[in-house]
Amino acid sequence: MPSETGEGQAPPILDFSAFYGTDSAKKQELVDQVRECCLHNGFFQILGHQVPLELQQKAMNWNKRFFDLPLEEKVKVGKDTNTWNRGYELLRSQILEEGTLPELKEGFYIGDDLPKTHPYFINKKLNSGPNVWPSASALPDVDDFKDTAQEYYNQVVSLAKDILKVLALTLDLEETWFDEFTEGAVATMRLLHYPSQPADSETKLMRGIGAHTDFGTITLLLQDKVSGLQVFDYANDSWLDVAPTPGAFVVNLGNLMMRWSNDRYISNLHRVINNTGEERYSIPVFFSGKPDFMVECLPNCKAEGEEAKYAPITVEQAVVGGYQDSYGRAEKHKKDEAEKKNGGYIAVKAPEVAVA
Ligand SMILES: O=C(O)CCC(=O)C(=O)O
Ligand SMILES: [Fe+2]
Repeated sequence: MPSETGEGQAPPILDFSAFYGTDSAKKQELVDQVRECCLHNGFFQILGHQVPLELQQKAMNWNKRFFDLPLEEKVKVGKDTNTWNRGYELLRSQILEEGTLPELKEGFYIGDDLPKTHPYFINKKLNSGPNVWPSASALPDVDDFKDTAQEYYNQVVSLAKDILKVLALTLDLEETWFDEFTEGAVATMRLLHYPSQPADSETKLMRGIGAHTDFGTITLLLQDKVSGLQVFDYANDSWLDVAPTPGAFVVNLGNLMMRWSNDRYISNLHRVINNTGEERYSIPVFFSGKPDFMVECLPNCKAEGEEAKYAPITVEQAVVGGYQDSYGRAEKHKKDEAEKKNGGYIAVKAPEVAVA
């Protein structure tokens, strides 16, 4: 284990520029570092990628500006106005960690802007359809919001594909191994706003986002300047802070990659608690993959004679299954709340599906 990933350390910051360079020793070093992280806790951070800092900052500014809109404007583009996972999600809509309070975050979901004539939309493929945007009367420069968000989305999805090339190399596969899976891939981005948590007696049960693992293949997260993200460290039974680093993406593997690698690679627990006294903003992009792609134990992920732990499954089935688990938990909470005579807080409408 390199020193940066030693016990009790937050995810190391790797220099991804080696992937684009011509120095094969440096590229191999990057591949080895990424492999180490995948085996350890599935988390690393990268600098030296090709997404311009200015675009990251513009996207983050739009994140703030969107959530600054009056609530009545945000609910006009509510996530409940469509079935393909686009638009605004109210504060306290999700519970990803059993037994905690509804989460103190609001979100806005954006994806590939597919027209209603697209086969993915027609066939109701995973989270596929047109984006929704506030009206020009609510936000006169909404076109800049659209352009910025879509450009940012495209660039991060392209970076995710490059990271998958490195992941292929970590498994001694051809760099192009994931190409078929990444072509026509579905990815979802969400703008997130975490108000600062009030310092009251319930804070120990309050979460910006409860402890969870992500459902998809890989997640690329941009943090603003305010901390709050923590990764669970099983070795020390403690939470590690992921301090925001300007320009860096936090990359983590999701449950689909863990399953695909026969549990060789880790999809790790993480959460957000924002008790900084400041508003926190972040932008995760969840890369799922081509919905119909069949995920079946990757080469080099089981020893000779070892059985694959999981049956083949499509990307869509795997990701939707993840939602359903969270949905069940939120439903249970809603039921428990309804049964509670003197609940200490107001029961909330459970989300349609919980996305992480
Ligand atoms: O906002 C963050 O820092 C983390 C968000 C996250 O884990 C998620 O949306 O799945
Ligand atoms: Fe997450």
